[in-house]
Amino acid sequence: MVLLSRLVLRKLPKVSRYIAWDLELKTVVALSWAPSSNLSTRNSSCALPHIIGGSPRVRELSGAGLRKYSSAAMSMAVDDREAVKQSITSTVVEEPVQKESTARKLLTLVIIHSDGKVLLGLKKRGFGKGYYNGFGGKVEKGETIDQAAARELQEESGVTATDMEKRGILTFHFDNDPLAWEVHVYYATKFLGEPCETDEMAPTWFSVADIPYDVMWSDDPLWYPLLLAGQQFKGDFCFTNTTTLTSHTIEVVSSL
Ligand SMILES: Nc1[nH]c(=O)nc2c1ncn2[C@H]1C[C@H](O)[C@@H](COP(=O)(O)OP(=O)(O)OP(=O)(O)O)O1
Repeated sequence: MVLLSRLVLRKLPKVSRYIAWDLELKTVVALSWAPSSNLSTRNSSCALPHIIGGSPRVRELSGAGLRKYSSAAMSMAVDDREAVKQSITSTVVEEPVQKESTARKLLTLVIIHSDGKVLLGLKKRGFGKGYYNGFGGKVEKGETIDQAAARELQEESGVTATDMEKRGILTFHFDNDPLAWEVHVYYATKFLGEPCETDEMAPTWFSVADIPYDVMWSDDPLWYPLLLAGQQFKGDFCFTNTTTLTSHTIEVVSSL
């Protein structure tokens, strides 16, 4: 059984059929995927299911509303092979949300916006090499997401933000990684220290009109304008060949 923040999912013995207890909608949902959507393949986290049973509210779901089921099914196919042997008749129990971290990776991203300019770093090595991006990385064991954001910013740029606040949560699905990446996006306007080049990043200031979207992740033009306009947002992005954006959803939210 896989537990995401709002979803408990159990695979039926029959291939490509799942039963979910949706903690958000508080109802049971029965799902199936089209024969071509093989959930054991790398790219399948973006395949949307068909609702084959559930309340009227569930039957109205489409697009982003269905994507959470795809992600959960993909996570289960990889992480919880034993569960697929169990039958639907087992009791589904709500478990603590902390279990979510086993189904996805947690990362941070900090963007500093000061005096009409945005501080971005050219990634010199590792994932996203050659792209300009905010500063961030993986949340380490024993630290909170806020602490990880502050640490990564300091390590990669040499500065400490003093008014950092979370503005977005982005979920990325890469075809070469069975786990979704949950990236917590922070925004700051004040900081201590001077940006300096590190082994990993070369910081540069860009005016908002000159943000170099052509050498950035292709999801960035879709949400940077929301960030810079002071909005909070959630997004979901699917990539193939690591960097080609194939589908996405994004929404402005009132709280994260
Ligand atoms: N599609 C995407 N768009 C974007 O704007 N930022 C992305 C992104 N996919 C990943 N990121 C960010 C999240 C995170 O800040 C960074 C990736 O983190 P890293 O792999 O550099 O992590 P670490 O610094 O922990 O790595 P190591 O130093 O190799 O341990 O790229």
